[in-house]
Formats: sequence, structure tokens, C-alpha cells
Amino acid sequence: MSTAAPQVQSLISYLEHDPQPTIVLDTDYNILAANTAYQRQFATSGKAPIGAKCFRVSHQYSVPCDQAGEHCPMRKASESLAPDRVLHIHHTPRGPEHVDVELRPILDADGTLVAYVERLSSVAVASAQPQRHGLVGRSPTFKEALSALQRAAPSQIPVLLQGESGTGKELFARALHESSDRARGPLVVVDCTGLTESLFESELFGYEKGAFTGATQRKIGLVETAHGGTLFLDEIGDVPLPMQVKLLRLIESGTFRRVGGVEPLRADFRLVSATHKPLTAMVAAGSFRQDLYYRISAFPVHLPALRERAADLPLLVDSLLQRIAGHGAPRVADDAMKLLSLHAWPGNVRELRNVLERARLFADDGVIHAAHLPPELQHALTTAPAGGRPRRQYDRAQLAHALEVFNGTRSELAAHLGMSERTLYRRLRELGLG
Ligand SMILES: Nc1ncnc2c1ncn2[C@@H]1O[C@H](COP(=O)(O)OP(=O)(O)OP(=O)(O)O)[C@@H](O)[C@H]1O
Repeated sequence: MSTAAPQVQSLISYLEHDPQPTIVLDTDYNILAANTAYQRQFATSGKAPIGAKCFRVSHQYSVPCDQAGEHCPMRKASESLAPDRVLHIHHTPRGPEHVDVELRPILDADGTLVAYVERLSSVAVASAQPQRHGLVGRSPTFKEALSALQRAAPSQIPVLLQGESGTGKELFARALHESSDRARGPLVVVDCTGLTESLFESELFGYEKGAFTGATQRKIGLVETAHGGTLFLDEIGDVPLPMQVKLLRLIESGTFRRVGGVEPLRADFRLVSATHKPLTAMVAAGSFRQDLYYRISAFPVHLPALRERAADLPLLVDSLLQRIAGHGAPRVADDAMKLLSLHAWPGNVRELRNVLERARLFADDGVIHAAHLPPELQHALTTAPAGGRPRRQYDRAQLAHALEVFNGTRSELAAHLGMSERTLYRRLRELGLG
């Protein structure tokens, strides 16, 4: 068991009453102390893991995180002697969990590094294990997006979520709202697609009685409904130019008027926008206002496409099946899982959900087999007729995706794609992937 220097002992007793889970570590990854809050939330065996290595306790690794392919905040802090913060997946009594880790190096009077203090906060808005609601994910690209979200959440900075359709923009917006200090306020979702100018204005700002024919009484708009909370403008790239001016005025002045009203009203919301459109290209083409773009995009977050987070597929499949089918959720056979992992998922998680919703209706024996998946997924397993050409020509994107996600040798991949190894190599060379 490690012994701590006297200054470190004082630090330990100071941290004992900290309400946030905190541990003290020496420079060789040994846990010197863990406060009561840590023991309550994270101690897996019910007692403080004094003397154990942090990487073993938090990750069940036998080597430090950076040797296991993860970012090690201790390594970085030992070089910079400055604090570091990372999002890790920790082993906890509740299973794997996303944890925000803040690490501070402790220096003695000579400036020598003597210990580290690590403060942990569970990230409740996303799960690293199958879950019946909310965001799930554990791949590096998912963690990057989640980590960006956690950094932006406590401030008022406008966030722009950029991702293809079906990547979970609304779920991320909800997670951001729930991680912010406005979580007790409302989250108001505005779908900006297909709104005419007058409808947009009256929906957003509301109207006074008599403002137009049919306005028989005052109506509160969505901006007012979002008071004290978050206003989520989904598909902001679909807002036509004349309405963009009105949006800009609202964001810049923080005030608005109901249609037919004279009183300027003060708006109090945190703005989150989302789009699957390339806004910078739209700005260059003149179809999106540059000034509005700068206002909404102070903190852009890239939401990964499903093909960029292939490692999350089994977790997403489990979670979505639980959501679709509840307790009687079917299991997915290996051949079906292989097909799912070879598909490029242009429709992302929404497409995956649709495929599973359909497939489970065929799973009479409680198992989803390859045959239960739609034809466009089946092709990946068709084998070449003996001595003949493969039945299917894969395009560059499909092959690049298969290369990225396939867990096996090139000859196994060739077999899965229904072609000979030589043909695979030739195709890869032709497409510049070899
Ligand atoms: N990380 C995730 N974990 C769990 N479910 C997810 C995740 N990402 C997306 N989903 C699910 O995928 C579906 C699509 O998500 P959502 O509607 O948020 O996507 P979107 O990006 O807003 O799509 P669109 O741009 O078409 O409106 C929903 O059923 C959502 O619950």
C-alpha cells in the first residue's frame, strides 16, 4: 500500500468532505485515497480501492490507459504540469458509464510533481450500455461529440449540431439541454422545414388578438414558451432568406414582437440549432445569411454518421430492439450482425431502427437471421458462383466502409463480399483503396 507525503495527507483530509467523487493518486498510478462521495458512487467492492492502480480500478486494464489505446490525463498532466479533462468510460458498480474526468497535478514547494487529484462526474445523459431511452454510444467519434456537448452545456453559447439525417440531432439537443443549468426549464423544438414566412413568424413569435383574420385570441409563440429554457431550431438550413432576417433580429437584440403587437418582449432562451445541410457552402452560394451563420455557429458539434461509429452497432442494435420490442426483444444471429456491420447506413440510426422494426416481425424463433434483413443488406453475403464473377460490384464508398469496419483478414473480407481475394485486391487498387 502506498504512503502519502504529509502535504498530500492534508490534501486528502481536505477532500474528504468534497461532495464530488474525488481520488488522490501518486505519480505511479496508485490510488492513495478516495473520498466518501467516490466510495458511494464508484467503489465496485464497496470499499475504497486504496493502493490499487487507477487503470485497473476504472477500466479493468492491466496497463495504463495510453498503452491501452486511450487518452491518459495523467500522462498529459505530467508533461504539461497543467490540469487536463477527458471523457472516459469507467467500470462502475452499475456497469460501464461515461465519466467526465478532471485531473489536477499537485506540485510541492520545489515545483516537483508529487500527486494528482482526480474529480469524477457521471455523465447521465448518455449510456455506454444498452438503454431503453436516450443516447447510447461508446465509440471514439461518439465520445468526441458527447465530450464537446458536455463542455458547451454549462455556458449560454449557441450550439450548432451538424450531422446527416438520422444521426440523433434531436437526442443530442435534448442531452445538451438536460446537461445545462436550464434543465428545469422547457426544451422547445421547432422544425424549420416547410414553414411559410407568415406561419414561421406567428409560430415563433405568437400573435395578438385581431392581428389577422382568424386571430380570435392572443397566441403565445414558441420563443415565449421557451422562456428560461432551450430553443432548438431543427433543420435551420431550411429557413428561407426573408425569415432568416427575423431570426437574426431576435438573436441579436434578444427581443421580439408578437404579430400585431407593439410591445417589444424580452426573450430568454439558449439557442441550439441543427442541420444536415452544408451551411458554409450555402453562405458562399448566398442562400444562407453569413451574419446569421456566425450567430448560430459559435460552438459547432459534428455528430458522427453511423458508418463513422461502427463500433457502436451492437450496442445500438440491443438498445433499439429493447425500445421496439420491450422485454421480448429478439436476439440477432451472427450472420445477421455481420450483414448489419457491412452496410453503409446512409439513413443512419433511423434506418437501423427501421430495419430492426421490420426484421423482428420475421423472428418467429426469437432470433433475427440474415434472411430477415432487406435485400439491399443481403447482397453483402452473396458468394461468387464457382469460377465466375462476383454477383455484385461494390462501389468505392461501400468498399471503403467495409474495409474500415470489417474485423478480420483481407481473405475473410473477400469471402464475406462474395469475391476472391485477388478480385478484392484488384477492386481496391482500381478504386485507389489498395
Ligand atoms: N446515439 C443514439 N442512441 C440511441 N438512439 C439514437 C441515437 N442516435 C439516433 N438515435 C435514434 O435514431 C432516430 C433518429 O434520431 P433523430 O430524430 O434524433 O435524428 P435526426 O438527426 O434529428 O434526424 P433528422 O435530421 O432526419 O431529423 C431516433 O429514433 C433516435 O432515437
